[in-house]
Amino acid sequence: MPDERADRATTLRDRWRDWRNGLSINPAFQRWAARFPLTRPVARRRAQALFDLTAGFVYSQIAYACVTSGLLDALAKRPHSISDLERVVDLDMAGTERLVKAAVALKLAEPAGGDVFALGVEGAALLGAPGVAAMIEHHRLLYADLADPIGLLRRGGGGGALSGYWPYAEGGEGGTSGPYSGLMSASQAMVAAQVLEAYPIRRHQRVMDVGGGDGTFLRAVAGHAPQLALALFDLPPVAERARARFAAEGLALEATGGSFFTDSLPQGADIITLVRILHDHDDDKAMILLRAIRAALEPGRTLLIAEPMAQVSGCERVGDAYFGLYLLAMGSGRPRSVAEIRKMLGVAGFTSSREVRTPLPMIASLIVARA
Ligand SMILES: CC(C)=CCC/C(C)=C/CC/C(C)=C/C=C/C(C)=C/C=C/C=C(C)/C=C/C=C(C)/C=C/C=C(C)/C=C/CC(C)(C)O
Ligand SMILES: C[S@@+](CC[C@H](N)C(=O)[O-])C[C@H]1O[C@@H](n2cnc3c(N)ncnc32)[C@H](O)[C@@H]1O
Repeated sequence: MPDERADRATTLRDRWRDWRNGLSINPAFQRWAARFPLTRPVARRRAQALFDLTAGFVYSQIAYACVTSGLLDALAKRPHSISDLERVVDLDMAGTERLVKAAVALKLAEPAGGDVFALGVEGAALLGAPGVAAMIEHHRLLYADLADPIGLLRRGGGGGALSGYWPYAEGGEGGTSGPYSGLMSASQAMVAAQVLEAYPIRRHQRVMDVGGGDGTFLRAVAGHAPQLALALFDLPPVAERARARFAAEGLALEATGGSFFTDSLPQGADIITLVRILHDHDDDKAMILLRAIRAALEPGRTLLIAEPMAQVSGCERVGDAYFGLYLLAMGSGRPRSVAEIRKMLGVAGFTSSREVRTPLPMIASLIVARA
């Protein structure tokens, strides 16, 4: 009986999709819907959405130009005239005007009377969201790799500019960790805010952040729950950077250098955090990592996974579109759904797991598991 109902639902869904697509693909219907008053708003919305999909790269490059030329930083200080802005962005008047008009169209800037321009609402949000400007800057590597998306998909990813930026992604543990650690640190505040608002980390005694980078997440934890003992595990040069940074600031940190694929993780934490780590790795390696964490936790202790996940309602583009292609270009990993990660946790020996809702799942979703 349930099978029959499922079949009927599938048939109805198929018929609805065929009908909807049959209309959408028909130029005569498109023209009619744009004229007819009741369908006009839908037609305009759909046309604009499709235009944005078509033009997304252009918008991103305008944002890139606004960030890297210093335009947004200058407007954040005060409104400027075009002739002031020529000096800031180092372009002639025609180039400056064209850039400023594009920025206005995207609400990164806005007119403030005469030839004076101020920061726009999107420009303010961009500057207020930590690390977004740095993300925009490093996208030049991603876009270089995505110049031939089919070629990238065909060769299985990696081997380009982005994989050089993330040397661990293709098996290397050498390479330069400074630039990626800086980017991760710059964008960490948004992620830490999701974790600390959603999960009461105060109830723990000792937290170990695995793949903790230069310790920016742990500094946020320390600000939120100063009584917690802090430990960090990362590749040796990265762990060393965290150790030096905490020592310089007089903060206590037990930093261990090693690889979570080949070394066992230090014991003793009652919560291990894995922030923007699991999605970096292909399934076989992700399972090795989860098993290593399970081995480092006593029964009943906690693992907290925080990263942008796939198939999150309202954020589907962030998961399978953005991070799907980003991680392909990087050369390893994939975004996973909550259900997929929970299944992997069960296989790795965790006794239970649950999703914890965060304020902005496009930045990070959260899964809490018990060893
Ligand atoms: C009264 C009136 C009229 C107005 C009042 C004003 C008002 C209410 C304004 C609203 C202001 C507001 C609350 C704005 C909020 C804006 C926010 C929260 C914006 C957040 C934006 C976040 C963005 C764009 C995040 C982008 C993140 C990216 C691109 C992350 C990339 C991450 C990567 C590449 C990670 C790599 C790590 C790896 C390798 C995958 O492990
Ligand atoms: C995407 S970054 C995330 C850093 C930090 N958790 C954050 O959210 O800002 C991934 C981190 O994993 C570390 N990592 C990569 N491979 C590793 C390995 N085999 N063993 C230990 N750490 C590793 C990197 O050095 C880097 O700090």
